[in-house]
Amino acid sequence: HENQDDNQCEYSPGESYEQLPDIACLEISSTMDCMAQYPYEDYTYGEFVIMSDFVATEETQLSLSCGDRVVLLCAVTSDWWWVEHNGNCGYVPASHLHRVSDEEDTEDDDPWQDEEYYGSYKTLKLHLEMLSDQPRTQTYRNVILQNSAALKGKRILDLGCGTGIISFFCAQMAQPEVVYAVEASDIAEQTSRLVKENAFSGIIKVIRQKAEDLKLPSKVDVLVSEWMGTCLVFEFMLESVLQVRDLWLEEGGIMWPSTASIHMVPCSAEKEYATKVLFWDSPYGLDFRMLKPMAVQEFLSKPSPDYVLNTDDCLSEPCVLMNLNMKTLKIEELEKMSGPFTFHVKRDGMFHGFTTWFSVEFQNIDNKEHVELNTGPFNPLTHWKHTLFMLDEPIQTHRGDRIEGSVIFHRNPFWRRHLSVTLNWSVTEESATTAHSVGCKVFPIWR
Ligand SMILES: N=C(N)NC/C=C/[C@H]1O[C@@H](n2cnc3c(N)ncnc32)[C@H](O)[C@@H]1O
Repeated sequence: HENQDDNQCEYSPGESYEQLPDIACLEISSTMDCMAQYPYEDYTYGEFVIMSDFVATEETQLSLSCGDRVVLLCAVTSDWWWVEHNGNCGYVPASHLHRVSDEEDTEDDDPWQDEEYYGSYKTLKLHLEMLSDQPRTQTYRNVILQNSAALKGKRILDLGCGTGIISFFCAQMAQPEVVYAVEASDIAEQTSRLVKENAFSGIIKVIRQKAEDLKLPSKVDVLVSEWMGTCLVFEFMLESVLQVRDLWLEEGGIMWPSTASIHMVPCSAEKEYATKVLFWDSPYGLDFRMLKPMAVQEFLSKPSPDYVLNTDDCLSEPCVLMNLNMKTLKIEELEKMSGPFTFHVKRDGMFHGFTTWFSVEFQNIDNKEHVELNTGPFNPLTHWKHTLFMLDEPIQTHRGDRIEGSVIFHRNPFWRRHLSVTLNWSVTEESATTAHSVGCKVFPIWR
């Protein structure tokens, strides 16, 4: 959806709307001849759910809200489908529709994908990755250590405790009154055994439950959690943390992390672009250039979440796109978050894209020095690595150029753990007044 001439992205379906037949006269009962007339090859007709609001612009279209369920009557074209909702029929964009599978309540129409999500945390794989991440785990350990005196007699809630490592740090290095170790996945069974094995049953209470459904005997003084994902917010476990904050954290209670920031820098990514796109120029001396647009579509439409940015590839100093305060942030603010940026290119180089990472800070209870975990390229590498957003076409930039624009995080209105990242950018030479290249690209993470 990259438009060189302006920096607005617009979606234009393949077939234009005016070619569509007006089948409003069609009674629902005579759908059969519709299917005969417009047999859409591989779609069995059935119930669909709307994944994002659609506002009709023609009288034969149907305005629908996210979450509405409709019956597909006729897949007239691959872009526009004729559906029925509460007795009304009309066209909606096929891209807004998601099939509801036959057996009720399977995970593929659960917006939170809980079955798949909590299923991924019941084995040790992800817990091993997180525990093996020294910078991550050591930071939480240092926070507990540096605040151990202030934690004496406190009530602590460890949200999404996994194997319980943070709860163990609290019980081992401080004397809290109680630590509630909340974990919804099956790993909680092992966590309970670990607590007994390490003789902390008097302090750590493992609660196998989704934090949203938590019932505690009282509010807590400290809410600690390790909830950060790709681009900080992916998985949106943060929503659970904020819900529990609003329900169970004392006024004046401590949030760890206390603040979170998203950072970004424009960068070169020669090797990445060469191996995925330029490769098709002449593999084994053959001309495969016609495949390059497919390669761009297949390899560059989504960001690379496991990229390791070399600081030499930074084209400018990084910037902070967004700062989130965990005490004041509201859940509804997660729907759309944006940040402007202006980068001053410090050396000639190819501008292939942007790399992002996050940092979190942990306030000191006695207002001494806070502790920071920064997952960026100037700090020790963590399991989150960095996230690379590649432009379809790299841009030659020179020292003194300005790269300006904005990043917008749109939370997916249907798949609640997912988001899309819209990048708008322009490149202006030092002496020029108008930009010599302007672009816009939308990246799904991951749906
Ligand atoms: N992505 C990073 N960094 N950490 C993910 C960490 C996720 C861990 O927290 C648990 N978890 C996530 N959300 C909840 C919740 N609402 N209630 C209870 N447990 C939860 C998961 O089952 C994993 O064990």
